[in-house]
Amino acid sequence: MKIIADENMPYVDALFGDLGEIEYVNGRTLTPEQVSDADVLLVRSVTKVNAALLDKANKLKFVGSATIGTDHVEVDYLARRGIPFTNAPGCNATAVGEYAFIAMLELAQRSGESLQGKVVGIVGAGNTGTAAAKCLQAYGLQVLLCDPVKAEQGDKREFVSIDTLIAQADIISLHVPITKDGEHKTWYLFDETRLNQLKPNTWLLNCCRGEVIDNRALIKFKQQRDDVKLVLDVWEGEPNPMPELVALAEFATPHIAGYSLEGKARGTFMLYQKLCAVLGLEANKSLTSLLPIFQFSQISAQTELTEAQLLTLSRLVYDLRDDDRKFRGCFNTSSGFDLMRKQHTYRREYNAISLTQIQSTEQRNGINQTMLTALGFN
Ligand SMILES: NC(=O)c1ccc[n+]([C@@H]2O[C@H](COP(=O)([O-])OP(=O)(O)OC[C@H]3O[C@@H](n4cnc5c(N)ncnc54)[C@H](O)[C@@H]3O)[C@@H](O)[C@H]2O)c1
Ligand SMILES: O=C(O)[C@H](O)[C@H](O)COP(=O)(O)O
Repeated sequence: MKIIADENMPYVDALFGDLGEIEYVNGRTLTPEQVSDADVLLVRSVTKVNAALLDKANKLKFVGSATIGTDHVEVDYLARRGIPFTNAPGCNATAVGEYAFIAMLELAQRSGESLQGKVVGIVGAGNTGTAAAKCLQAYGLQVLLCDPVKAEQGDKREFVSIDTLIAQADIISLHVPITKDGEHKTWYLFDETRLNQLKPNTWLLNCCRGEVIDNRALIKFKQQRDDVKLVLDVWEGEPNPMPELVALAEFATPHIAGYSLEGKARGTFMLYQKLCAVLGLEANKSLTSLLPIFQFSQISAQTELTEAQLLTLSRLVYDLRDDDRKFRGCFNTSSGFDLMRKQHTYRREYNAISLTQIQSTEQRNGINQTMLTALGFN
């Protein structure tokens, strides 16, 4: 069996090595010829999976995308051809949630404010939005959720309209899929009009898809509104973001909000499980055995923590400042954006750290073990 896999998908050898011969490819430049004799195709978000790519792939039995988003895949085409397809919903939700939370801690420290007391609006309350809300609520913040689709589907959580969210939130974090049609389409959800409605000093984070914000309108807006702070992980025109916009963002990264080792491993593992099911095989490999040991896996804290100390702890699993610095140095070079993504193999999730021995001898109203466990630490 011939398995074609994106070279940036980790753990493919360990999980798929027994199932067939693996050929690694550059997902962004994949051609119809390269996939013409494939039995299995494993992609990431940079590969357009459509008739143009697959019409000659007559042996194809399975397509998997180790992503939550499916905007790069023509699922109707695969269904018409009877080719089983799976994506990996939820695989990187914790990573995106923690990215958003850590970015907020970083912004708070950089602007000399406390994150405590802020109201955070989450647009899109699916896997990643809910994961972000979980961290924020664990930290005691008020969270407003906007998700008209979930509301219509009968989700029992409390939702607000996008207008209410914009009017009330100090921080807005975007977690919607990119959709171009329908009542709730998200293409340019934040256009010039919406941007102009942002409250003074709003922090705006985009960890979903670049085109959810009109990037040109955002440049114009931000040039007049220095009070607004931006954290941008996704961009219109990837892998070539607009340099003016990178310069205007407080933190800028190359679409790696979901790139914890745990998130990547979960994504590949979900495809492995699904392919085994399609082939009628037992999926007998284990996910945890894939992950390397983390050098800070055991930490003792002697007192409750301050917000600054929580940020120090968070930087052990993910130092956003490093990625921001690296990104500014490389995004404008040929392949810089993609190379940084390819080499991104160092980030962990909170649950890689076991925190022990928080001994509160006095009540300090700081960050205690209960809060840290709710945030995701072991
Ligand atoms: N930056 C990254 O590394 C990264 C990682 C994971 C996901 N993503 C992107 O983030 C998107 C969201 O991921 P997810 O796992 O949370 O997906 P999800 O499908 O679980 O959740 C998306 C939510 O958005 C809601 N929604 C749709 N249209 C909306 C609208 N107009 N207003 C408000 N809510 C709306 C949906 O009802 C759904 O609940 C993905 O589609 C993907 O494009 C990016
Ligand atoms: O949709 C997703 O799951 C994310 O955008 C994903 O993390 C993108 O990463 P890629 O597939 O491009 O490696």
